[in-house]
Amino acid sequence: MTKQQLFEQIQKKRSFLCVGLDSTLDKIPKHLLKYENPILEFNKQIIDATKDLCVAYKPNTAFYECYGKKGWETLIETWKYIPEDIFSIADAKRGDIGNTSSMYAETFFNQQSSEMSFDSVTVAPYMGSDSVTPFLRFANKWVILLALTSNAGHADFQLQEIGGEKLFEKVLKTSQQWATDEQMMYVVGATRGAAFADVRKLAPNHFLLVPGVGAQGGDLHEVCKYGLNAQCGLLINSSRGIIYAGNGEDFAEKAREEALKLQREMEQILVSYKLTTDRQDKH
Ligand SMILES: O=C(O)c1cc(=O)[nH]c(=O)n1[C@@H]1O[C@H](COP(=O)(O)O)[C@@H](O)[C@H]1O
Repeated sequence: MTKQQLFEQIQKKRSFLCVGLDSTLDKIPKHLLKYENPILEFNKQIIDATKDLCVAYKPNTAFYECYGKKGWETLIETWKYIPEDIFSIADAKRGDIGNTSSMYAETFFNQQSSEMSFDSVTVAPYMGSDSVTPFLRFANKWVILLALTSNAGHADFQLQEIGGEKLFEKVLKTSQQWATDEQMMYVVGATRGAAFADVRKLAPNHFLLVPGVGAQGGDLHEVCKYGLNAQCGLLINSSRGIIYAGNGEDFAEKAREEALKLQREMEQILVSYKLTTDRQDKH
């Protein structure tokens, strides 16, 4: 999916919501445990209930890898179930020496060998250019590079100054020599608030993947105030806040309600920033 196509989806759906599929056996509703593959059933029902309200899905691979062979199969089947016009993110946070990164890229992008072809993968920048560029060899695929993360430990390295600039600023600057904003996005945590202004000084046109709304307490309006750009430029992720909104037979409806709350807020924001037109037929 191109940047323009992603923006068109945002305008069409009046949403820049990404639903995180961080599904685990101990958190999904008990009545699903009778299914042959409970997590796949859960994911399918969540996708069915939210697909008109979001523009991206982000399974975090940790939640699948932990179940071994069956987990990997669930990841593949979940990817297959994500509608083609919805941006898919393999949240794997990979990055290694070049030949190993190439194999990671094959894993998430080459459907012929791995049975999956996500639109994007999250990558850690720490090992530098040759750990990231192998992911960029695939046409129409995206690298989502960690810049300023949502967790408390972000300060340990990302805020440290080297030669007068913070490490995350260096990541934003240097990585722009590897790829354009048509192939690279950055992760910036929703909990970083006003720091979005600093990010936008260095990366005004890039899309930012923004996790941390919902369970981690990030503020959507604060993020938008500093982070929106002319093509929206934000994918706001919520995982637990949506998928575990309910725990009974009606879990998918509850998930939809939470997604709808966010979509409505996003619609208002898009209209007020003139990124889409107002309309009469509200949900
Ligand atoms: O790359 C990510 O998606 C990510 C980066 C970050 O800085 N913080 C962060 O929470 N994430 C991921 O985003 C999701 C957040 O989940 P919730 O807190 O349940 O909404 C998890 O899959 C995290 O691994």
